[in-house]
Amino acid sequence: MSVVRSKICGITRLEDALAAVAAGADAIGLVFYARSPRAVSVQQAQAILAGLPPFVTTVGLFVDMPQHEIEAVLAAVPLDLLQFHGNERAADCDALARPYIKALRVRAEDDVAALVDAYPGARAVLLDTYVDGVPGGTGQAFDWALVPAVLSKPVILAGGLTADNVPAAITQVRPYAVDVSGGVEASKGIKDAAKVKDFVRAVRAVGELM
Ligand SMILES: O=C(O)c1ccccc1N[C@@H]1O[C@H](COP(=O)(O)O)[C@@H](O)[C@H]1O
Repeated sequence: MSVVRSKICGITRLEDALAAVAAGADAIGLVFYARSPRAVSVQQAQAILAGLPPFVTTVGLFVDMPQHEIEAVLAAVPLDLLQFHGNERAADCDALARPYIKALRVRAEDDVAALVDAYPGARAVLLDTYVDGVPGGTGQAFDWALVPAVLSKPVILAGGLTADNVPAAITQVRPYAVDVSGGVEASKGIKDAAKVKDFVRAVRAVGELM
């Protein structure tokens, strides 16, 4: 048996966060990227965190946000982990002196191992789909065969995952965790509690077989 963790990203409402927790998710993600349809304000984020039970990891997603703006968010919202989803270099990520995940968008021509090695300070890397001009949340899967079997950081697999395809994704990639946003939504920014439940259940079920 192998435990694969789940993160439900793009939460905008406390009720969706609680549905994710009830389903057994390990982490929730809040998007601090104004151009995303899942963006939350500081006030929304505070309300969500205030209503959460303990032992749920809260992750803040940022896309090329200046350091002082991230610091302002962190002063108001006690996030556990940062997720850098833009073109941040390692020095930019390290400058916050907080635990972080670096998202990397995978293309066939990339040396994925070298991309991962460029972020020695990251707690994990999140591998997502490359779509030109879109930093993430595309709802599209990538070719999981592009993920090397051995990488220097724990892998969080993302990109177009759903309850239907996540068993195959986990079986092929054997990630530390999986991350989903669009695949468990009723509409942009609004989660479907049944889809969230099915997703987490599917992740657990395949983990029990490994
Ligand atoms: O969700 C967004 O709108 C978003 C915007 C900018 C960067 C990343 C974003 N989301 C992250 O993208 C991946 C995959 O999402 P999906 O499951 O394919 O919809 C995931 O980590 C989201 O958190």
